[in-house]
Amino acid sequence: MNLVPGISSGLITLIFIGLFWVPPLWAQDRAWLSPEQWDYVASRGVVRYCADPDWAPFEYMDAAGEHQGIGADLLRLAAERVGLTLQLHPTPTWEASLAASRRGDCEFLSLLNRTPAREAWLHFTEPLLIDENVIITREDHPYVVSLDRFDGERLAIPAGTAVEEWVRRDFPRLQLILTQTENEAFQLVSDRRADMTIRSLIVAAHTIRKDGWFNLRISGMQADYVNLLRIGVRRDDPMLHAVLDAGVRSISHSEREAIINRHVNVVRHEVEVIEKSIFWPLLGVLWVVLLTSGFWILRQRALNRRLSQLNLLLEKAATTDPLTGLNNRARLMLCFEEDSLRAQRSGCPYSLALFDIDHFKRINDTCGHVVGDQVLREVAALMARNGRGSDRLGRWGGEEFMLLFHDSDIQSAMEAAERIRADVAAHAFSHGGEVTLSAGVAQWQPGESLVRLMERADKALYRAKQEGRNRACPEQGHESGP
Ligand SMILES: Nc1nc2c(ncn2[C@@H]2O[C@H](COP(=O)(O)OP(=O)(O)OP(=O)(O)O)[C@@H](O)[C@H]2O)c(=O)[nH]1
Repeated sequence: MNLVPGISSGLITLIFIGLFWVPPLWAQDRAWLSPEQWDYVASRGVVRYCADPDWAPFEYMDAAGEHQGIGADLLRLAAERVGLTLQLHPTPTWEASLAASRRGDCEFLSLLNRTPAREAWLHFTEPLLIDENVIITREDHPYVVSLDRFDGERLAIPAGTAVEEWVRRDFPRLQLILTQTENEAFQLVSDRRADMTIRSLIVAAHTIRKDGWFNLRISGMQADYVNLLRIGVRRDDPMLHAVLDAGVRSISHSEREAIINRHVNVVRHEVEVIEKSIFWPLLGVLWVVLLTSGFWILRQRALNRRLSQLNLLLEKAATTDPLTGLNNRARLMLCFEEDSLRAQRSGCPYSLALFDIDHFKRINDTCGHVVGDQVLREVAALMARNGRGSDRLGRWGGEEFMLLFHDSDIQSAMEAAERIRADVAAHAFSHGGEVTLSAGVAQWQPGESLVRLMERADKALYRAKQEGRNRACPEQGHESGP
């Protein structure tokens, strides 16, 4: 065999791979923005923005006046992806930041919830950060599956927050104790003057560790109470909004998690350093003091064990539905963000199915909530055994489940939904009764948000209910499907 032709054909192969492999990688980076948007970025000078100077660990100003925190790091990453140069317009308070944004002193606000009042002058990006609100109790309190079950329990909560509004609306039977600060709410629960509080998962993790509330724990979460924190861009610059939105969409789920973990874990190391500095001087004194230091070591170990448990619990609580063990709503939202970005790049179809248990209220009313919970767990297990490994399954809330299908158009998503429906209908449930599901299926359109996609799936689900339940219906325009 001739060696030279072998080498030259190898070289040709390498050049071929180089030509066809490198450009797509380069093109991928550029793909965040359209050519028109890149031109805008190139001609755009420094962009001024305002932030909350005192909202750790989300965002805050450090001693040097630098913008720090989870939101600050996510914003820097988004801006870097789309080539924007940012400059903080410093303000003393959050109210001052809002006022500066209204006046036009800064072009956007870095991290805030969307509200109708703010929409008057701001245009919001997709969420930069999604954070659940969790229920915090003392360690000896049982896990909380739903606040529905409580009558007269004392809930401590900072006054004027969105959560206060939601709880007043949804759980009027709870007894509210309003506090001035986050810490006061934790103190009341710790001292048994309140039974529970509801706070943001990330702020709770930060505060519990920083201030050492080691007799408190996260006992559950309220599925609908989610903070969707976004960038708010002044409405007079729509191109800046589009560019920042592309930057936000470019951040993957794992990049977000890494940034969150970096900030929540910093506090843990500080605790260890402080405890060690107390421990070593104690070694040099009398035996009584040695005993004391022994006690300190044991206490230190117990605290660290508790911190590790808390870490694990937080990680699980952030992504899992406590009743069924499936992905929770926040996790499904992040999965959608990541999957739709991938589908946008690959051009592969992507679909969603919403499932709802038929007449579930009757099961609760006739057999009780414990049986109702068991039915939810059995349905979840049946759905999990039918899904493909690449699909994302979760509990959206109540008796509603969601499945996100990779590389699937509406026909194949309908087939999968129908398979699950038939499996559930044929299953012998442990309570002895019949359980059926209705489903609505819709195919994602490039650029579409989860809210829009769900609207179409929800309409199809409504049709499935109207047409007699125990069936899967495709979105409008695909009725003649499989
Ligand atoms: N056991 C239990 N019940 C729940 C849970 N979450 C929501 N529910 C109940 O689910 C029921 C939902 O009832 P509806 O929305 O009226 O719907 P449905 O009875 O399924 O009727 P259709 O959807 O029209 O077929 C309510 O009674 C809720 O209290 C839960 O975690 N456990």
